[in-house]
Amino acid sequence: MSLHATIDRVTDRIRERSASTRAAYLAKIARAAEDGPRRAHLSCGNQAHAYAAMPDKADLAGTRKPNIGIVTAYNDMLSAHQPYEHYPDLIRRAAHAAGATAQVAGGVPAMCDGVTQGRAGMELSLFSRDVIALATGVAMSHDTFDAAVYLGICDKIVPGLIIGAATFGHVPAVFVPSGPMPSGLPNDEKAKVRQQFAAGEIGRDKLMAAEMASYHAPGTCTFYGTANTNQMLMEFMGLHLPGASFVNPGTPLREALTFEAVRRAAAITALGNSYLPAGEILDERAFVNGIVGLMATGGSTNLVIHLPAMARAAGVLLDLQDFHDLSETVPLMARVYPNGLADVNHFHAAGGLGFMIRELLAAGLLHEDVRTITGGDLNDYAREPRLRDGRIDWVDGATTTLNDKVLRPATTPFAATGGLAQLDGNLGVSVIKISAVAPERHVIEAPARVFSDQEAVKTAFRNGELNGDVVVVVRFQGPRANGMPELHSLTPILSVLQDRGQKVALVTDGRMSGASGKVPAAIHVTPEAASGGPIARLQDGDILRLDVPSGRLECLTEGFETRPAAHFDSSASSEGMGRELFRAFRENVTPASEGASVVV
Ligand SMILES: O=C(O)[C@H](O)[C@@H](O)[C@H](O)[C@H](O)COP(=O)(O)O
Ligand code: SF4
Repeated sequence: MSLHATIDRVTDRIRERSASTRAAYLAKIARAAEDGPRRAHLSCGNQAHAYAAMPDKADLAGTRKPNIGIVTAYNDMLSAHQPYEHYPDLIRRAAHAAGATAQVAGGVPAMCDGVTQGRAGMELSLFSRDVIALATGVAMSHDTFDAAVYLGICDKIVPGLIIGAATFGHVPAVFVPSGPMPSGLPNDEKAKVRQQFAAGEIGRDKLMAAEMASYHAPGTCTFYGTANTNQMLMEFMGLHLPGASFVNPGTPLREALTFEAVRRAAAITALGNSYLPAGEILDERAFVNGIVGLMATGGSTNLVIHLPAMARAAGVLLDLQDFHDLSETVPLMARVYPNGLADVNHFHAAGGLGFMIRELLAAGLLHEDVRTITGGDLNDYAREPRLRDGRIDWVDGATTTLNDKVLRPATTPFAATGGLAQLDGNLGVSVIKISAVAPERHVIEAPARVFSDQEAVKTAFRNGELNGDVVVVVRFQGPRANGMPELHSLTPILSVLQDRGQKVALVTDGRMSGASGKVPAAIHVTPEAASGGPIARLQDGDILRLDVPSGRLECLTEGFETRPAAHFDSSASSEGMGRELFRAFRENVTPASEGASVVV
């Protein structure tokens, strides 16, 4: 099938916009790529230090076997990353079986946004992505690696690791997932219990029981939030093995996939005949394919911030118009919570990413001729792994959906356009995730209630002040103000108001979680209030109109622009819980629309 005209046009536009930065990037990684093994370029002293603790130092001191660096985001705080605890031993065994060696190059931090949600720690969350990129640089700077395997899944971790892997783009990279936890209490039932608690209808004991039944085992949380959107990206961009993302932890197939990922990493180093540096996979076509997957699955709005930063690390320049144009063209094919009732285990069972990639390739909505870690092109990702006698067989994935309430063909989708829309207007540019919002709520016009922090919203709700139709504005939540936290903990109370029949919307220069859903929210408003954006001039009672079909977010109250901007009291966000360490980040971060970064 020939490539859809819009996919072609957007890709050409990105290629043209990125011509000089991409050329400079490719020249940089070409200079960095020398005949391997990389460790042979180190002095004897450097090498002796690198091998001192290793049992296979003779192999390392040799010059034949590729050495694989492991960059791991293991910790016990993220259920998704806890399974990584023993991966290094498994990877070393797999490397030896593949005629290679492996060393843990370094660890990177990982924040669980579910633990910090609604708390001060969430103000470090977005910045932690760049800390992960920096830590990846520290790990890879040992320069003894002919390939790297990256162990990371959740929200900021894959984006941070990609920025790091792209920066070391001369080194082949394979991303290795750990898989989703088995399904527990359905996500919509969890959300219902939260609303009952917010409305004072049940006690904390019932809430705790529901939460523990929902998040109950090692593995990624099963809603389609940022973590699972990242997993989708890694297949659409060719950095995972096909069909690897949603295989549960602790299963024989999971272990076999990790072994195979290591075998592939050993096979694509500069020591062999199939050298495949990460920087050559991470081109404009891979990023367009990733955005297509984001739209087709109704993925997390956080990737509208992360993908520009990830791409920039590889010399590829994305802008919001690219997301908008692709969203207008790509159909919504999946309904996974918060966009529906199913979770990622149900999605995978219905045909999952292999079915989607097959369908989107057939519709000309994906670049087929891309480079991937399989050594083949994107057609490999319409196949999936089966374990037979301890070996992986790659078989054709589902050619029809096994559950059309969860997954549909590109020709008969849930919606003709993707899950995300861009809004323009006299408050600036913003993003809204429409895949989770009922169509009758795509236009909201109501008086504003203006807040400068999320706790004040919760207090106003508890005091019964949020009556009638209301647009809740929460400003001074942008990256320069307080690190751009997710305001997901407002979801239960805004949902209570909406379920009471009030017209409700949220407008913020902050973010929402990928798990946020049914209340219309115009987020990432840029310019942010702390940079003097118009949102800083809003007052209670101003009439705001959020209008998705027309792509507009407007303040309809005359003359608001001439008011003085509200004062931002930064004291609350400048210290405590480590925030004092991130002042330089707040002072130097780029706008959300450019990736909200201090490193790219
Ligand atoms: O972007 C995301 O997907 C979220 O940050 C997610 O990773 C976060 O952990 C949610 O807060 C979990 O959902 P609950 O907070 O509703 O459990
Ligand atoms: S998906 Fe979110 S809540 Fe679940 S482990 Fe990852 S960061 Fe934590």
